[in-house]
Amino acid sequence: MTLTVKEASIFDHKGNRIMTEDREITIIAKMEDPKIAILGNVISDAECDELIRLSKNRMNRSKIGSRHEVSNIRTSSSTFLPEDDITTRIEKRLAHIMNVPVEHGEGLHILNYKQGQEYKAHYDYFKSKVQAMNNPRISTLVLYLNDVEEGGETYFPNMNLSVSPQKGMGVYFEYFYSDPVINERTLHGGSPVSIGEKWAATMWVRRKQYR
Ligand SMILES: O=C(O)CCC(=O)C(=O)O
Ligand SMILES: [Fe+2]
Repeated sequence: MTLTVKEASIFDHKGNRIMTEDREITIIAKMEDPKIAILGNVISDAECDELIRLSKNRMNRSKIGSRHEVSNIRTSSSTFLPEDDITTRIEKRLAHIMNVPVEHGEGLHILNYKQGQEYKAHYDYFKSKVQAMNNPRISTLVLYLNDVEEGGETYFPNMNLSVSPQKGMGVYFEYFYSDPVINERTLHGGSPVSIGEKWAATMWVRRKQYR
């Protein structure tokens, strides 16, 4: 008999719903190894619009890696939003969904992809041993702030999975498995937007306090 030991997950929700302090989130789909969950009703239309409005004049060409380089891997523009009422409220809600203290989150990172822009397949966890040892990233929640006419899916090439952006929905995944092969399945990207534009917000979470 083979014994399969289930690895720990921090996404600890049963049933179809997650009740947070101020909103009821729906679990639309879920898979294991790695844990990936598609979530509905994460934020309201008004919150989406407000996050976009707050970001519009702050967007800069996205960078990658610890040396913050401009690269064709990631052609979007982005910004980290400062703390205010709305970001604090949403970060608190996301921390509840992700089952981590809010101080472990890196803050709301807003992304904008114009037509043709993309984020090629990548891992969210750190490659550098030092960073990975000190305070690794363990999970991600990508929120969609608008409906994209065509393209802009979040895709997981090793899982043959692709999530279409829809305003207010999100995709959660985690990657602190002891088996590196499972972590590598979280390879993902944002496919090029073919018609329209895409607004998204990413929350990356660390193992230990970050802020
Ligand atoms: O835009 C997307 O769908 C994915 C974004 C992403 O992978 C990230 O922000 O780390
Ligand atoms: Fe990512």
